[in-house]
Amino acid sequence: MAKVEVLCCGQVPFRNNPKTMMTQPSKIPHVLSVAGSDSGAGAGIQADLKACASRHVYCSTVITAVTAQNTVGVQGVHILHEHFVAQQLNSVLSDMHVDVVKTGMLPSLGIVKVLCQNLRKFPVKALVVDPVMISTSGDVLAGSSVLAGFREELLPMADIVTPNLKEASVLLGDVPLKSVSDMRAAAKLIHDLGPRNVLVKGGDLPNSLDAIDVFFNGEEFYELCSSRVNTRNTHGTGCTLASCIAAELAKGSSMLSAVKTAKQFIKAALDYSKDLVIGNGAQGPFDHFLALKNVNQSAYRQNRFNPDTLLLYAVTDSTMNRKWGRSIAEAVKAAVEGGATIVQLREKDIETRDFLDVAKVCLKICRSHRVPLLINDRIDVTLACDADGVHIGQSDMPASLARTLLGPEKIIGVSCKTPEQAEQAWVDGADYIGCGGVYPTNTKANRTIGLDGLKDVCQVSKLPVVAIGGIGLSNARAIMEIGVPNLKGVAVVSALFDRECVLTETKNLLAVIS
Ligand SMILES: Cc1ncc(COP(=O)(O)OP(=O)(O)O)c(N)n1
Ligand SMILES: Cc1ncsc1CCOP(=O)(O)O
Repeated sequence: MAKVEVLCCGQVPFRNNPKTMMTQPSKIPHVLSVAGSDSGAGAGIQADLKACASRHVYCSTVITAVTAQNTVGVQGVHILHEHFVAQQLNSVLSDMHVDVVKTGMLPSLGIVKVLCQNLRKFPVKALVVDPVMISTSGDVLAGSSVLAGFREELLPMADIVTPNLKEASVLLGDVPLKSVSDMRAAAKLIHDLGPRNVLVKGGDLPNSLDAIDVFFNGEEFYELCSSRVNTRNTHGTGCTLASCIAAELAKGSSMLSAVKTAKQFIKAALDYSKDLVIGNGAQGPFDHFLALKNVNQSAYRQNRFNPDTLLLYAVTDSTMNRKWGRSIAEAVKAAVEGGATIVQLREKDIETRDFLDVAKVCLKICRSHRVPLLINDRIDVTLACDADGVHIGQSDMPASLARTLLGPEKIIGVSCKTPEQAEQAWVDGADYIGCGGVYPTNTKANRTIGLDGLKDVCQVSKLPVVAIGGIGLSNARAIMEIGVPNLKGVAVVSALFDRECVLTETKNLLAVIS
């Protein structure tokens, strides 16, 4: 198929426009959503806000109706007066620089008309029309009088219109749409009504394993396929898709690439959210930020980091475990069963893919014992497997940057030898300090600081401290008894993993320090 690049309204994208960049260096892409409120927050204005936020685009809102709605259906609709909709439009458009307007529920002809008037008065880069007429639960959200307004005024102004099968059928006077070739014919007929581009969404197409959408730009057809996600959580996909297209256009994408990105985003969000349970009805919302599931899976992480978990910190070493003929996962399992209170995967000679696979397995083991699992050095692996946190050293990524990348929930530990480094770790947003090497060790070439150095760091540190380096059964108690309250435990490698029985060694060490 021939490649098309349609720039919305024929303008140069902001990203590539030096003039815009020079005069408005901090301008952020802006979508105005003109739509109804969904109290269940799966669709409508709420979905639009979340979609734009997750695409890093600012979203202002003009509310056309307030619906009482949940996962069961629509229990009530309160349509706002067109004058008040006009007032909201004027407030936003007269003050803010809006790049793209996206429309959703437009429940009266009067509202369609005031919208078109304002779009003529305040031209924008692109208009995305999601012709919301029937909710996913089957409730009618815009009557037949609105249809005339769509056909005669709004669609001719639109850069893209995104009907699903039912909406496309209604727009064309109830023609049946049962196949991809029907969708192509519908896209062409809707294009004849005036919009520059048409996306007919085939999510409801019967007997289709894939979700096939037909995109038509007036010249060429594109069939955009993605595998169907088997989930009840599809409420709000139409609003989200249209908002996502609007967001990408606001950033400067071409129409086709905005549509493709939006479709990929929906697929990823549906995949991610397929097992979410929100509400008791037939159709649930999905998670635009791809974050809720992790909160559910690791309920204990909802509490902030607990420094007491530093008591017996097991730090892995695959060379040692290989020597004793066991896998990293077997070693971790034995350590947590023996009573390790926190685990760090410290794997220096492993391919990224293998590291990720091992981390996932170890995460399951640790989660089943409610023991946090941290990754040594690798922010990417931490994020990719959603581990509980990372441990970094003085020559790794700065802790402040790690915090920015990992967000507020992940645990960050930083290696420190001096009070100054400890102070900096606190400023940078670390959760604990790994202090050492306290004693000489064969595990790592490392300058030792002794008990005095450990005390110096603990005394100034505002963060909890775990001691590391040359610690084992013979000296662990002495370390725990140095008499500084923020020394919370010992971190050990060889004392657990360079031994025949990890479980027994862990139990014995725990008994000594508890
Ligand atoms: C708990 C804990 N403390 C210190 C270290 C050492 O980390 P780092 O300085 O990054 O050195 P490497 O572990 O990367 O060799 C640690 N891993 N854990
Ligand atoms: C990673 C690290 N950082 C300072 S010392 C050390 C190694 C600790 O290993 P061991 O517990 O075997 O002495």
